[in-house]
Amino acid sequence: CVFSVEHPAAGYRKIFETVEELNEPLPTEVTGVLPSWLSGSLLRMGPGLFEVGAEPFHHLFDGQALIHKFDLREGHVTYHRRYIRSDAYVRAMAEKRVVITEFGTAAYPDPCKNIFSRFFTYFQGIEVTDNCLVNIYPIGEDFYAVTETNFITKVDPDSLETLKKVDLCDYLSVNGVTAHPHTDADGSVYNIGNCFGKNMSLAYNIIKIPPPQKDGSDPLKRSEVVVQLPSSERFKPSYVHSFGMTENHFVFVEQPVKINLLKFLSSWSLRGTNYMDCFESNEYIGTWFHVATRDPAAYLSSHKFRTSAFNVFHHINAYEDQGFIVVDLCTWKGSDFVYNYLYLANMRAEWDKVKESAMRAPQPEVRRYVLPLDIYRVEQGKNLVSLSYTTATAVLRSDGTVWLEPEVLFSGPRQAFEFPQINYSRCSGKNYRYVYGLGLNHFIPDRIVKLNVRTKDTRLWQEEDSYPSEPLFIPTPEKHMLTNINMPGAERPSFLLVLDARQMTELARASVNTIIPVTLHGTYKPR
Ligand SMILES: CCC[C@@H](CCO)COc1cccc([C@H](O)CCN)c1
Ligand SMILES: [Fe+2]
Repeated sequence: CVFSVEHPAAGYRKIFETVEELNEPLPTEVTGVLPSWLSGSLLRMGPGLFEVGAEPFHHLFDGQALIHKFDLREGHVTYHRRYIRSDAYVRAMAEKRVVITEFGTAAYPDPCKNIFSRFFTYFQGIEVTDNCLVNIYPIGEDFYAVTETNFITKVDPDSLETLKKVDLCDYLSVNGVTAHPHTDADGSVYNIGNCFGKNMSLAYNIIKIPPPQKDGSDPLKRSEVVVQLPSSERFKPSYVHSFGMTENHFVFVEQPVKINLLKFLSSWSLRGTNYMDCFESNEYIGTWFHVATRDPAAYLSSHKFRTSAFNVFHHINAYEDQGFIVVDLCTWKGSDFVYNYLYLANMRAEWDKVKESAMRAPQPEVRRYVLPLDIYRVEQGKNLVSLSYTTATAVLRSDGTVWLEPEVLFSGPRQAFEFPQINYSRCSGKNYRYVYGLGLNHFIPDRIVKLNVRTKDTRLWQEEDSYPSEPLFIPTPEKHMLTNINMPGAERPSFLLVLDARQMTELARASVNTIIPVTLHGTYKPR
């Protein structure tokens, strides 16, 4: 199917504009047949406030966190949204300026202070942001809105009220954790985060938050670091966005986009420094794969997997088969940081500029890597992968490292298959067949794609001047549903789209008379 749809009218600009929160849920107009048994809440996070007074936010990940909820019940749908009352938001509203430095926007010292106290604010550690615009997920009975720092925010999934700011440093030695945890069948939540440690013991810590206990105690109180993975560069750990987990292993892909700790941990330079200023690309190191066993949790230091440089944000799935770990990823070729192309000015540019910018960016590709677990007693130079159904290779080299080459599952020029979602409860960590994704056309979300990872067949849902969000898969007894929010251009309101996940055909849509700004990730809470 041809992808290169054009967007000359630049309708996508509308999803990067500030909106107001709602005081109570809006009704929606449902067309088509919404199955009566589809009952629950679609919860999603994204930026909603793109400037404070005259001070604009510059990056896609700076806008103040807005939580969205589509409530589905007996064929009816309502839509609600509220700003999260994070410290970043509350203090910005109180002072009518950007108070907390965000991912790509530095806050400036309080202009009301005198020159000396302003000068010294540059020498205090920066206040880490709690702007939880990235995802929302359950930990036990509680729901948390998150970014990737050490602050996570407990929210009420019905009223969308902000309940409590939680500092993970009170429970774990991590500087932050990803917005993409894994949840086990027993309800345990696993995650990975940078640990800049005391004696600069630089590493990546994999943490486990155990399932809730009958005594109702907070699972966070019983959380622990289960295994530590070494950083390939002593003072420059990689940026980590997600990781893989199979039945018996953790998989961490260490990308060549590094955090310069001397910049990040110092009191930030005199000029207003933000998080984006602390990243740098290592052009020589390539990409390393690390594997650890889960139980007992132990790092496999002898398994040194190497391959050429790519950015990776979203793991699709990983599973074990005949002594191999199969790892499916959404990659972007090269070591140039993809987030450099996600400034709001780029996302709001007119279409020709958007295309020009994407020409220079790393190219997206869905890839399958296969990691042999048994790398002993084999001769060097021979492909160790003996799985019949993949062309991915792994070759032991004279220095003891294993060089990986992928099988490409999907590739299109500046057409990314991103924000991948699977039937998680059924397929995560297991051999699977389908993955659903958001199609980025020169970074602009303009289609939903279903990919069969075994045949590489794709099915598409696309509509003119419609800008979808990440599709979420809803496993249900009768049918497998796929729901996502579409934000078409201003001339038509936004709508929730309910697709039949088999045929990718529309079952129903619930339209609402307001624009819904871009959302990043979310979760479905069955009733
Ligand atoms: C120098 C990078 C530090 C790491 C945290 C430490 O492990 C990332 O920090 C942020 C800070 C603000 C917003 C974000 C967003 O979550 C990004 C996009 N998902 C990440
Ligand atoms: Fe993500």
